[in-house]
Amino acid sequence: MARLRWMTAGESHGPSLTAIVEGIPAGLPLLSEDINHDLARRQRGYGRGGRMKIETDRAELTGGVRGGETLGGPIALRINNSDHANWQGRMGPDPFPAPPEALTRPRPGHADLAGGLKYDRKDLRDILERASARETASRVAVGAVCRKLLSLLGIDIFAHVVSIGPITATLPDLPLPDLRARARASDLACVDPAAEAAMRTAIHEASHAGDTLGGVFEVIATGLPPGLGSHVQWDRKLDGRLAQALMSIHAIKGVELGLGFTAATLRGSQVHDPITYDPAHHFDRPTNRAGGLEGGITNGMPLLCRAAMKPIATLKKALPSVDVHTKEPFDAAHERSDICAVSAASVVGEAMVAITLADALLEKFGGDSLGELRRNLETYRAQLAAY
Ligand SMILES: Cc1cc2nc3c(=O)[nH]c(=O)nc-3n(C[C@H](O)[C@H](O)[C@H](O)COP(=O)(O)O)c2cc1C
Ligand SMILES: C=C(O[C@@H]1CC(C(=O)O)=C[C@@H](OP(=O)(O)O)[C@H]1O)C(=O)O
Repeated sequence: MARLRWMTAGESHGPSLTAIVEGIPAGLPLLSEDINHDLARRQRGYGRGGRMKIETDRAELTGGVRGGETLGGPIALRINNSDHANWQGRMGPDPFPAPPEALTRPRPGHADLAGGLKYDRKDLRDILERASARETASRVAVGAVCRKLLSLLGIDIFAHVVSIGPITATLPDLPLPDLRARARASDLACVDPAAEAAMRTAIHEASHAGDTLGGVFEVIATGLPPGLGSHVQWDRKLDGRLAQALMSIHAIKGVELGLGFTAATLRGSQVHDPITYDPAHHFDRPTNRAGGLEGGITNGMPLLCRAAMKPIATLKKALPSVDVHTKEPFDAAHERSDICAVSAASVVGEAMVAITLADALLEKFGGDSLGELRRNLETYRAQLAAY
């Protein structure tokens, strides 16, 4: 049973984005700065389009927080769309003074045509406004609240970009804090400087060719107790919940946990993690090929999730498409667009993992206040130590 409920609303060029999250215990210290830091990281990345120069995303907490601490009720927040000022007469809830020009040329790979058919909208802007990944700013804000809760319980999450197009980074053998510092210092959230340089070149070349690029990012979570999620019912399995959370991010087309697809190419002895025991470290694993999950339950090892993002759908050198009004072939409409947004998506991935883990943690340990949650977790840790 999900303990955390959350929802977002708002269009890409509407006045603002809104998010509500319910289930965060009372007494969590929370400032809008805790959220703004992650919002700024989501805006970074070589290959992003002109929109990111217009926006400076900041969260305004409008409910559920008093004097810098959560109250236990729903937390509401708002993020302004600065670009809305440039869309007067074309966006917003009130009737328009004059009908705006309809967008009738669907872009292959975006939600335009599928959404237009489903919702019976002839101006495809009615679809793309909500389909836009602008919505991921709200997710990152909700994720930042969850991340704050998790961090106070010793759980840490970070993401890095593994590949852009054909360029793959090598993960240096460094402790996690050093990897995080490298990812944070990199404009592409990449921990391998040589690969990052090649990624920039690949993005630059794709842009010049009127094309776009995707890639893969990895999210790592440490400090998780064993026992989050459950094997007993399909919708309680944490692997399934993480996959859904990551797959729901715009343009994500594949999710791997641990070895993922590679596991299918190897023998069992090369895939499964031996179990060891010593009184000091208790149960341990010399390897973590399962990525911290067995049976849909965390096993105490770091969680390793990867997500594959397809190339951006809006191409300068547009693919063939058909005008939904005239039914004539047209080159798909090109508006301003990102060329590559994998590093931004990696920040969204962190948020989705944080939300899923906070939900699983609250489900297991409950608690209406941070103190109660903490006590419940400590009691459980004592139970594990005595096992
Ligand atoms: C951070 C981020 C930025 C994105 N920027 C763009 C963009 O500028 N142009 C575009 O066509 N698609 C962009 N996308 C992808 C589209 O939102 C996505 O392809 C579209 O909503 C259709 O959904 P689907 O690809 O999951 O089927 C972006 C995705 C993410 C995660
Ligand atoms: C606005 C954001 O991303 C947008 C996602 C997006 C899409 O089609 O998904 C299209 C672009 O929007 P615009 O047409 O306004 O340039 C991106 O900029 C954002 O990430 O905050």
